[in-house]
Amino acid sequence: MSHTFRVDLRGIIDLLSHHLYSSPRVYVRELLQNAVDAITARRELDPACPAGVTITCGRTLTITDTGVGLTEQEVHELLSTLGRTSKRDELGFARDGFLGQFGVGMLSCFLVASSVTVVTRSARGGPGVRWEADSSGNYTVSAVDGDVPVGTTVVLTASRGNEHWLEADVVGPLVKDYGDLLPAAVTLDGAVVTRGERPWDDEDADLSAYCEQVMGFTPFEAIPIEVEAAGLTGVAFVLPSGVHPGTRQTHRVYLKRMLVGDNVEGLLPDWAYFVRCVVDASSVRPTASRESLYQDEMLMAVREELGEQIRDWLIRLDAIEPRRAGELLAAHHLGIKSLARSDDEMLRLVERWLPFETTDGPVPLRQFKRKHGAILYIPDVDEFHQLAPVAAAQGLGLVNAGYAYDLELLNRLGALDGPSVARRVAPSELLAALADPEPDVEAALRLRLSEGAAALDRHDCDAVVRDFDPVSLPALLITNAEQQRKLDTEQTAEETTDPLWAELLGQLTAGSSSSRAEQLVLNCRNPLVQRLARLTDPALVELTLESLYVHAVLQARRAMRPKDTAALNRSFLELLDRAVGGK
Ligand SMILES: Nc1ncnc2c1ncn2[C@@H]1O[C@H](COP(=O)(O)OP(=O)(O)OP(=O)(O)O)[C@@H](O)[C@H]1O
Repeated sequence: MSHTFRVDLRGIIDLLSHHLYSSPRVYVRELLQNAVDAITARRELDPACPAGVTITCGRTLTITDTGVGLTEQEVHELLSTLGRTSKRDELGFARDGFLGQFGVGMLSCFLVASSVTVVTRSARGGPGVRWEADSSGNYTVSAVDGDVPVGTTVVLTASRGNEHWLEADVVGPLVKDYGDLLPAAVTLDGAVVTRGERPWDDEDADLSAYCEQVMGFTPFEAIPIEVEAAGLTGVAFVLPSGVHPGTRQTHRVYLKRMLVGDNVEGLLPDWAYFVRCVVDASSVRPTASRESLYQDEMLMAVREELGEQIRDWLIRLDAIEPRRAGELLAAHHLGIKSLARSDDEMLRLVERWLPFETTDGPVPLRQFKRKHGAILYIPDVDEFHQLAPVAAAQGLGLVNAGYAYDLELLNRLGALDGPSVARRVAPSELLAALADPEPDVEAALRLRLSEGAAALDRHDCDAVVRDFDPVSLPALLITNAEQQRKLDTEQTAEETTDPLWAELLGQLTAGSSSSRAEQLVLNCRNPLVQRLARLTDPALVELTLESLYVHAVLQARRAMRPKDTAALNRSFLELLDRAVGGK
């Protein structure tokens, strides 16, 4: 014996309201959608038919359309059967030009209404029909006496506690939001509230003002965008000032001119976090709630294509209005830097316009290169800040490559233009920029250095004597990155128990010079260092050298290792002890 499923309408309404839709307000969208679809269907029969949707609010909400209407049989078949729709073809595919497709939209009326009445007359002929339904799933159908115009009127009576959803001050903004671009004029309580066309279709439209209206900011630029495969057109609005790259990048998306949402994500590549789009598409897929988009292949293709279009615009802007391109880069440098990591044209733009922190202050790399011949950089912010004043005083130009993406960009520049154009500064270059000391001071210091050698040996550090500004700085710590790497490898080789691996590491470190991982550069101009040269107590020499070393580590803001902390404690307490007359 066969049976037919029965449906508990209340259960389904509960499912929709609590698990599918984010808010009952979607009922407005579904009613508008049905009205516009009905007009589209009537146009197929009569292209010159009237196209209007009229809403009145109050204790009940009434929405009337001049659409195709329904016959009595269609009322049973389409309105009263869950999942039945006139908007799919015989094969079950969504019909082009129609917004609805699932046959459940009407149900959303019960999110706010206790009863729904439909009065309709079909454009295909027949008398007017009245359908009255309540939220428990009962409905009646009756003929309407008298003259009923072709089209449909839906009347909602609010359920208890939902009266506000039918009031004009709630419905008005919702109609404007969802239906602004719909191709039929929507009138609410006597006034047309929708614009009826996409602003970007009108060449003379003031898109800046439109952006201000719907997005709440005046854009730096409004870029027309289009992806044919997705039937997508729209505008990309560039934010006027910097936003945090982690800010959620959301867009206003319409699907067949009905709003999907103003918080839709995933339309642009991550680097374009400073752009907000308003688009209308016909072939991207909404999720079941119609409040966001499926992250499918089509959306990925759209994202890539829109990214290309924004990037091309930027390159064009640089060619036509270079100053504006500079302003834009300054405002949104992180996104553009991130793009430049894999895009050479963008890299050139960055090179030309983006100020980097340098010993000459903030200047673009190209300008820096023109002055210094090469871009010598330091890939660590703290190390740069320690060395910059010294380098600047000796006329050596350095670039801080310690911020996000900088190192990658400079490496890429080095790979494109050659290492002589952009490379990490070598310790020897830094030392070469510092003047040689007076021979007699140097000789005296050398003596002290040999007396106190143990202090620096403990830290695997060499001492060098130079003469440099600023005078107030007694010593400078230079890290030999390559040597540091070799030492790490050697240590791993010592610790490894795998002979094959140890041999391989041994080969890697073979032939390395004996120089150490760090160099302490003593400044002969500094009065403390000059007094060190005259010390006669070897224990005090050792203590002073270790103290200078720890001070230089702190100055460089290099991470403290356990033996550095131990040295800091030891030298501090010993100096204190001497200061209070212990020795
Ligand atoms: N205003 C109207 N004029 C004419 N027919 C209508 C109207 N409203 C609803 N219908 C008919 O009722 C059917 C069911 O409507 P419903 O809103 O439940 O689903 P849908 O619009 O087909 O799809 P979706 O669930 O995606 O909204 C529609 O397919 C349409 O044939």
